[in-house]
Amino acid sequence: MDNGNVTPCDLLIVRGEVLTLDADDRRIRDGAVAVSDGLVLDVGPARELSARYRPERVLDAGGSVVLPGLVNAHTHAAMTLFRGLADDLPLMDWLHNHIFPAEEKLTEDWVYWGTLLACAEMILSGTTCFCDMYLFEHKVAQAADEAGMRALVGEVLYDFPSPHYGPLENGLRFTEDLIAEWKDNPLVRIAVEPHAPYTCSPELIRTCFEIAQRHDVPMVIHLSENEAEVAEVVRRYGKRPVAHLADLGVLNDRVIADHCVALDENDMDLLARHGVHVVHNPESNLKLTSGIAPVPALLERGVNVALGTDGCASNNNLDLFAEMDVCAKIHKAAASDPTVLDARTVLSMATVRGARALGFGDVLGRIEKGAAADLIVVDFRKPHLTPAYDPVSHLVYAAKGSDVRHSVIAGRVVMEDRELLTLDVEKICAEVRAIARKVR
Ligand SMILES: CSC[C@H]1O[C@@H](n2cnc3c(O)ncnc32)[C@H](O)[C@@H]1O
Ligand SMILES: [Zn+2]
Repeated sequence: MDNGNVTPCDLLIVRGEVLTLDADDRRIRDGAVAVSDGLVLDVGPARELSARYRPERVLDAGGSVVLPGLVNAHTHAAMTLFRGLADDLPLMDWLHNHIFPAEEKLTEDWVYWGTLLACAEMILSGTTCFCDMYLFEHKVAQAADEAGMRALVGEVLYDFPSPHYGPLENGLRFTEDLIAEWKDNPLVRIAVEPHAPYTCSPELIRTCFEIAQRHDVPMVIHLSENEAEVAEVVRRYGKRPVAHLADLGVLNDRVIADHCVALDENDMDLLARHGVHVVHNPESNLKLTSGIAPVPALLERGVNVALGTDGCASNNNLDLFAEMDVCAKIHKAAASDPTVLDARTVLSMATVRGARALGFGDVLGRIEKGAAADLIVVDFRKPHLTPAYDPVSHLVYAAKGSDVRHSVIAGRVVMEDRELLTLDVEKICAEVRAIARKVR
């Protein structure tokens, strides 16, 4: 407190309707959030906080809703480069005959520009934190850091030589070097990321898990994405993919399993028993006709299910608002039950559950004193958001990414009135267009 009982702060977001999404789940009309040193200092009625704090900067949120930033818990950011390159194909055809050949040309420069483009698209649509798996991940880490985004990133590891690091031993060494290099970064963290049980030997998956345990970092893996994967893993190992990993001893609460579409009852029990986090990617699963993940059954068992877009080549965007809408609706249709996956549950998948999966659960996903100041402001002064009885309903069923007005990550304003403050979007688009000419 200074002399006049007024406390200085870095930022005050005022006049918005604040959804705290914390244990109290408060909805503060004409609310405010005070931010200092990257953290939420206070949240409450705007009149009280305006009297209590002297901010260096004010963000107006009039007519808007303030909520925790969205978490894209599974993507391949640089695949923005391949958006629309190969559509309307099943997973294995898409991957082996179109995406893998295009990726043979990948360079670190391409990954850098493709990831910057993804960061621009994510910030513009309300995502403040993402989990990435791809190649040349040092450039993904660099791009996320430059964009001012929070991220968990990791180099993809598989049995065959990679277009980035060549033989696998180099990839394992590269991952450990990345972990050391980014250890003290406040925004970017590193994970160990074996691609999938059908591209990684049991020895490789065990080695990845051992590295993740030793460095106390997450392990990310594609798991049971479709029935073809299950059949292949059963053919090779005599077990379904989840049971295969359980028998390898590599399932626990540091594991983030992407997709988990083709699951039986035993698979779901195993995921729940071992505390594995599941990331659901409904749009990608629909587009590649992988199927519909049994999300309601996983949630019933207490599994933490987060939401992701997957890469842009199988979605084809990074807009989590669109993903929430599809997520809420497909499960109602699949269950013939409109009460399944209500809007609040789906919003939690895109916020606090995503944060928990990525290991940021202690600081992200809610607006309360001491939480990280990762916040978005969504403009409700739009015809398609009028009237607004319930903001959570609109966020899931009516809002679009383009309704996001401001974005703050770790207390830094990265977008104000839809202007990106950390990225030169014209230059990024020009660079990506030039790369696309070579992809073709
Ligand atoms: C993800 S980096 C490694 C490798 O995986 C490919 N990939 C992209 N999307 C998927 C998916 O949905 N399932 C499996 N593999 C995928 C990507 O193109 C990279 O080559
Ligand atoms: Zn994926």
